[in-house]
Amino acid sequence: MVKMSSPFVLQIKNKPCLVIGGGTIAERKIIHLLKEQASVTVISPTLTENLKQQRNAFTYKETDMKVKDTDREGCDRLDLNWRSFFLVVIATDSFALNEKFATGLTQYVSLINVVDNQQVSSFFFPSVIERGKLKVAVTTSGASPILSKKITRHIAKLLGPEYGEYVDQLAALRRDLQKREINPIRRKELLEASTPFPLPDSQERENKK
Ligand SMILES: C[C@@]1(CC(=O)O)c2cc3[nH]c(cc4nc(cc5[nH]c(cc(n2)[C@H]1CCC(=O)O)[C@@](C)(CC(=O)O)[C@@H]5CCC(=O)O)C(CC(=O)O)=C4CCC(=O)O)c(CCC(=O)O)c3CC(=O)O
Ligand SMILES: NC(=O)C1=CN([C@@H]2O[C@H](COP(=O)(O)OP(=O)(O)OC[C@H]3O[C@@H](n4cnc5c(N)ncnc54)[C@H](O)[C@@H]3O)[C@@H](O)[C@H]2O)C=CC1
Repeated sequence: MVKMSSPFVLQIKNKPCLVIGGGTIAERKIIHLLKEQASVTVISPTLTENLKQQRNAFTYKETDMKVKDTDREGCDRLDLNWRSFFLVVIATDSFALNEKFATGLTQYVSLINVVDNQQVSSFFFPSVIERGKLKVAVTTSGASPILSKKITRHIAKLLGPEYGEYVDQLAALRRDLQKREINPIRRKELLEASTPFPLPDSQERENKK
């Protein structure tokens, strides 16, 4: 079955996010969620060294998750309410367990990422580069994460650190024009003219290559 996928930009700041598993792959997803200032809960009997060092940045339930834990809404043993989570990442090293957790939790949470099972996932993590508010995210809809990674690394070379500040300046200009009640067509013209791309700096860097 071919699954369709659509890219969206989620605002997860302060949103409760659950990660099941504390290994290498869970770590990558947890770091991404923490960077976006999500409120992260991790259920896992173990954590990577790196996660142990960041232990204060998330709520940690130091235990293994059981299949029966997903049976009821309020999970007494873990003192968690599945419905309260905005998204869940399932990242243990057992394919069978991951799938069972996903099946159990899907009635409570819509956004579920299962790191080893695209069929039961409702969202994927793209490969991302960031320059302040500017983010470039690449996905191959699950076909080739390595290609996604190579493409973002390539795009990263075209977008220097100056883009972070540039985007902030553009946001300020846009807010200013919106306040001034200029007609929308004129506003668009002004913004087009005030948004050069690529910036001279990055062009110079390209020319030197
Ligand atoms: C579907 C998806 C679901 C999801 O994880 O959200 C998924 C699934 C799987 N990945 C697997 C393997 C690898 N994944 C990576 C790397 C990344 N994987 C990421 C995302 C995604 N991976 C989503 C689709 C993204 C897209 O559409 O392109 C990135 C982009 C983002 C991130 O992880 O944050 C991140 C790069 C981050 C960066 O830019 O640095 C590497 C390479 C490496 O680690 O360097 C390998 C080894 C090579 C290989 O096997 O391809 C396996 C097999 C597991 C096994 O067999 O054991 C599955 C399972 C399956 O395919 O079903
Ligand atoms: N989506 C992706 O980007 C990628 C996914 N994978 C897949 O990710 C999976 C995990 O890989 P790693 O993180 O390297 O494994 P790992 O062995 O480093 O980590 C597994 C973690 O799950 C925890 N765990 C085990 N049973 C648990 C339970 N019942 N409840 C809660 N936590 C439990 C372990 O304590 C450990 O912290 C593998 O199945 C692999 O196929 C691998 C590469 C990339």
